[in-house]
Amino acid sequence: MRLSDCHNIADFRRLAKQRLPWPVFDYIDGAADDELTKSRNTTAFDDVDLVPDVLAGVETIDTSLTVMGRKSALPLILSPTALQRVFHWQGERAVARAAQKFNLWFGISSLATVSIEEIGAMGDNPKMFQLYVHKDKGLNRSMIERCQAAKFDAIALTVDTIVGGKRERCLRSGFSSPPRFTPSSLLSYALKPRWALDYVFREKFALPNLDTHVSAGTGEAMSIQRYFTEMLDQSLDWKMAAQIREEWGGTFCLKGVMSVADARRAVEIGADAIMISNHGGRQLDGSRAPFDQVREIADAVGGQIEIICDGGVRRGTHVLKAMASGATCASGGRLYLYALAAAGQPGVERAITILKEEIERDMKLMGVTSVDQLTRERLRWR
Ligand SMILES: Cc1cc2nc3c(=O)[nH]c(=O)nc-3n(C[C@H](O)[C@H](O)[C@H](O)COP(=O)(O)O)c2cc1C
Repeated sequence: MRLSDCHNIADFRRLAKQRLPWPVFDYIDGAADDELTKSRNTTAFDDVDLVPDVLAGVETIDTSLTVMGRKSALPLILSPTALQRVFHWQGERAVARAAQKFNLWFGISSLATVSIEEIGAMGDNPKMFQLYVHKDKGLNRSMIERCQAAKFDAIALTVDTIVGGKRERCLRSGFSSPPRFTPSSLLSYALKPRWALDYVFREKFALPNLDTHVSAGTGEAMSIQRYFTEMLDQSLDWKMAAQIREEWGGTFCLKGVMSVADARRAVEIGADAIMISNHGGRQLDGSRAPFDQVREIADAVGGQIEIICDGGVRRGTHVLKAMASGATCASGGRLYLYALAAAGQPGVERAITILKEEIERDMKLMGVTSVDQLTRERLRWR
């Protein structure tokens, strides 16, 4: 299978599986416990049907919109994800360049393998920094100050990762960062020589110490396992979220809100946006799908805050369904991560092109010429 054989996100997943050592693939693809939530995040879209209008004159359509004060060419955000240079040596640079090319929001993780400053200096497409809250307040402050200096457009505070989820595939396949060399993991790397050679010769084994942000702030090398168990601040509450918003002073998004009550609180503390998200099913298994929660949250706070439906998106129709339900736009991680892992920047660009073409084609087939015409009258729940 090659890049030219990829015609949808599921194809990129297959190619990534073919090219990655299994511990690395399982880190991307895996989720918490029985992975029920991960699978529901996508199948939730199947419970709703689109009702098209015809004869609508769709020769020219406009897929663009304004999200969190910045223009985006598509109603799709590239959600922040950790450790991208482990998946492909081009890592965040490839995803950021692709986002720049298509003029999309790019989210960089607290656990990125490229610096805030480097991403900040790349292009003028909108960029958000995803913040985890650490016990070390100095580290939080330094990340916020670096984002201010690098002129990031928004901070997304992740609130669903108060403890790490139990990702059983990772426990079984032994994913760790930096990699631990066991007979089984060595075999998995040896069986994927292209990945292994890139990792050894291009990365020189040097990357995954969280050295870009976390260790730069603490002066201490850190494994991802230790990071989740020792560094995150479990006392994080609404008061602290409000303080972080104040400290940042710019566009502020809460990532991981799932309930109406929390969406209302997000409005109260002055957040500009929420990402309805369960972290791609990687945290609380059994959590509802983001798409299932869009309607009630939009009914409660729509118009007061922007609502991003994050997770499970694999098709253009998923984006349209999320928007017609009441979301401002959609976002996702694996939709570009499989492509990054499979083929670097050309992979990410092809994945975005496929989703862009699906969104455009499906809007035309729905008889809508702009995204604000996507309303609930266009949907029927089964
Ligand atoms: C491999 C991987 C790493 C992730 N790392 C982070 C992270 O560092 N911070 C964060 O807030 N979310 C992280 N996420 C969650 C994504 O931002 C997003 O919420 C999730 O991918 C949405 O689900 P989807 O993959 O089905 O689109 C990660 C997701 C994946 C798959």
